[in-house]
Amino acid sequence: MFMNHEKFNKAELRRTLLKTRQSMSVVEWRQKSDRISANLQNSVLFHQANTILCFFSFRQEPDLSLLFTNSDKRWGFPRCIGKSLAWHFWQPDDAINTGAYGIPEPHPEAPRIDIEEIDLILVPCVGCDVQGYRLGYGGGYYDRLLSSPAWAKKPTMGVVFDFAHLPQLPVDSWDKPLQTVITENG
Ligand SMILES: Nc1nc2c(c(=O)[nH]1)N(C=O)[C@@H](CNc1ccc(C(=O)N[C@@H](CCC(=O)O)C(=O)O)cc1)CN2
Ligand SMILES: Nc1ncnc2c1ncn2[C@@H]1O[C@H](COP(=O)(O)OP(=O)(O)OP(=O)(O)O)[C@@H](O)[C@H]1O
Repeated sequence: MFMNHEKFNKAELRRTLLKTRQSMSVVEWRQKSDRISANLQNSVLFHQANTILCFFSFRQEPDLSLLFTNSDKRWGFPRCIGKSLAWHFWQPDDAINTGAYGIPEPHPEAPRIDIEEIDLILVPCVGCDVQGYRLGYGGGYYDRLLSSPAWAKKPTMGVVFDFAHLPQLPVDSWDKPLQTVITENG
């Protein structure tokens, strides 16, 4: 039987990386998340950005919520609609719903974001390599989003803990590298 070794590798790596991430203590997760937030705040891309797309931490992803109170920025978060993502403005006092996969998301009626407004996309990663190739949960949401020409021009930054910042990941034909990667170490 034909076997896609690439896919097999991705699935196995995903499992291993998720297990390692979930095994972090809450204290370690908090400290590393806060160091990522600090590094982000010191980055040129962050400084230059007005509207930033981000994510609500899920399955012990880096939690950047310290930054969301920065009212100099406008923050956008995704809702999963079928196979695509819809982006809405959100600020700290706004409602948070539970969406597909149990991921927190903005209210469906929260104002939508126009693509022209977006200055920076912070991309959640299960793993990321030094070239910027990304491993996600396997839904292909960001692959599809970033494959359209208007989105492909936007600055992207993968957000990942250092243990999951790897020398190399398996790459599929549709994978496009992220422009930069940020970890607790820089
Ligand atoms: N915080 C956060 N929000 C996000 C993402 C993310 O990575 N992080 N996404 C980034 O895309 C989207 C959600 N993508 C997801 C895709 C798949 C699964 C999931 O649970 N998949 C199944 C297996 C699927 C398969 O392998 O076919 C699973 O893991 O059990 C969860 C979220 C949108 N919102
Ligand atoms: N540009 C694209 N157009 C259509 N389908 C795509 C595209 N990119 C990816 N896909 C589909 O999405 C599926 C998942 O891709 P992949 O395993 O790379 O997801 P991922 O990056 O890990 O997931 P996610 O972005 O949800 O975190 C692939 O099997 C592929 O069929």
